[in-house]
Amino acid sequence: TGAQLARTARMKLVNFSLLATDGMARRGRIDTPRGEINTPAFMPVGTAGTVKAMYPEQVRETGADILLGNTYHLMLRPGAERVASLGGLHDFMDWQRPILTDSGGFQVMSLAKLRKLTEKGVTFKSHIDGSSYELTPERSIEIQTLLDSDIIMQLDECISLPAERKEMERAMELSIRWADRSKTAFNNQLNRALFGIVQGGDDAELRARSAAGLKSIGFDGYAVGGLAVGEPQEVMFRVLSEVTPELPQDRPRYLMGVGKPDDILGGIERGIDMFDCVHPTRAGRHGHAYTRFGVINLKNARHRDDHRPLDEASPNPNCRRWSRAYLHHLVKAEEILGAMVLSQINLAYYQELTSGARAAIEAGRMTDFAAETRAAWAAGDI
Ligand SMILES: CNc1nc2cc3nc[nH]c(=O)c3cc2[nH]1
Repeated sequence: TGAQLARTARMKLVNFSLLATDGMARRGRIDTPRGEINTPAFMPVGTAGTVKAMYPEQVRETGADILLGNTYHLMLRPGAERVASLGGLHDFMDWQRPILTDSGGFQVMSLAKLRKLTEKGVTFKSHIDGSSYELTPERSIEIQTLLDSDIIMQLDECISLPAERKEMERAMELSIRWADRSKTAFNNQLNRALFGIVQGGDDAELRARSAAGLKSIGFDGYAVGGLAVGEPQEVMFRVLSEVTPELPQDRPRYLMGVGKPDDILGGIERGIDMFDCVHPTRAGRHGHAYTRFGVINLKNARHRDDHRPLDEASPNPNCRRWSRAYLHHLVKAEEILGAMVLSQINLAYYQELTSGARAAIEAGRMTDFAAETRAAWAAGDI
């Protein structure tokens, strides 16, 4: 089997191939034991072992190669050991393609109660039932391995922006020490990948030190963390332009928590390969539909008598099947079907955007693709 071959040949079963570039934009592919991931890739978020309001096969039908699971939520409920005893996260939720799990640190800082961060790790109380937990680099690697995740993340400390330079430096240096402990705990597993996470706030020198520190430890991929934490888009783009050139060309780059369609297009133009964000599914549950022409707020009464479909030229049948009036009705009535349909429509649009970018990079026409995409968003008429 592949695993036997890997053991004898000590061959890593997760590999990134850079297939084409166009400026800083990259078209690649990550091969994993559970299938390939075409990049640039958007990863739907399946926080607690489900992409909300979607069957797993529907998520696949939107074009997703990989989805994201949250360690924080799954360790609290149902518990990592319980998921492992039930065969791992893929069998638990019946998604047999790649899964990336985050390390839990970001959610601890944003969701948990009574958090205490030390050199060792972070202790906290569950936001669900108040029970106590400790998350260390070692325990996070153990949890993500118990979940049988295909791509796992180091434990890091992400601070929000703006921040004092001293604070950005402290968190960045702690994250490098935790990166080293994560790598040791990972113990060179061949059947999954371990990504490091670059920190350093909006300071170019700190970002460069973080990238250099992670490169010297050596990872299967490099995430850019510490962004999409309240900074303006131009700050995020400046940091990306400064830090992606510092990262290895032959490894995937993953921008965590990003974003809206224009954030993703700008991230691809600045050398990012992977994205994840709750936005398309969360916005769908709140009545916002993403289309080629931008976002439509279907709560708005102006749609009440509009018999037009959302987008009659869309490749997605759900954009052609119902009137805007009907979608408006579902949203106003808070019908479950509204959340289902808009989640599917938004995820499908995010996949149209990333698959369009992949084709454009292959054809050397990324500049045109970006211009055409932005022009359609600006044209508006929605
Ligand atoms: C929604 N924005 C956002 N989600 C994030 C998740 C993260 N996880 C680990 N480390 C991060 O720096 C990090 C940053 C993030 N920004």
